[in-house]
Amino acid sequence: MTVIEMSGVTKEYGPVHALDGVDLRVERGEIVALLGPNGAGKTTTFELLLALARPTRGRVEVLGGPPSAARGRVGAMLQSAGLPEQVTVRELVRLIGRSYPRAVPVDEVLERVHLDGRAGRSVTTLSGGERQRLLLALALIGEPELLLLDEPTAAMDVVSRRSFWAQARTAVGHGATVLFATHDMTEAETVADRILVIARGRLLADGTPTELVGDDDLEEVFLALTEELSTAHPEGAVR
Ligand SMILES: Nc1ncnc2c1ncn2[C@@H]1O[C@H](COP(=O)(O)OP(=O)(O)OP(=O)(O)O)[C@@H](O)[C@H]1O
Repeated sequence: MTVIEMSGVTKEYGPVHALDGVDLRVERGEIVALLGPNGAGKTTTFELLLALARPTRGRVEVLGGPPSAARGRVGAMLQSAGLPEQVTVRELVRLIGRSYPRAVPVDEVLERVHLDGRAGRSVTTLSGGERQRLLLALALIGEPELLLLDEPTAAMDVVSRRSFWAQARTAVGHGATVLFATHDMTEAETVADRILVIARGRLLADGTPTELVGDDDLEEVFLALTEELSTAHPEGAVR
């Protein structure tokens, strides 16, 4: 089953083409990395998939229909996510869980992200990595069929990063599909079944880590692809 389908998608903000004719598909159960430099269009892709923005042109489908109809079946961690103060971890997870028809029990979701020992703590006292795991718990609480993670491990050390992906994999074991954005080549290569390289709003490559890298190094492949685009289109995504 196709979980994400984008065809001919362009998103313009005035003269800026945040996305420029993007075609992509993600199938059920895949873990897909979206790799791209700053301003490539990664966050814009998530915003379109979450119905937080509409494409200027083209078609976006999530779980077989318009993104707005899929909202309750999608869990997300966005870079812009803020957390309220004055609440405990347990209170916040319980509160968000109430908006889903089939929420995972609070203690179970906290255990899944290894925050069971922090349930009674105020969210303001969490470390950067714990905060990210709390955001993952909030993304998982509705037992989503699709997880959209925008640079979810940006603030994490190696140990937290590994444990984070172990949790995300458990979620996939429950049937979910994952699309995540990252700047980290090693993370893309080790975590993802498939890597999409995006720059200046265009999809430059789509393949398994082995298909993309071969005997080369992913960083070299990535730099070659993005430099090729800069040479071909020095004006960038601004028209
Ligand atoms: N609301 C907006 N108004 C105007 N321009 C925007 C808006 N949102 C995004 N853009 C522009 O669209 C382009 C793509 O931005 P986007 O945030 O999708 O990139 P990104 O790949 O997520 O970057 P980063 O890795 O830095 O987070 C950038 O040039 C950005 O400045």
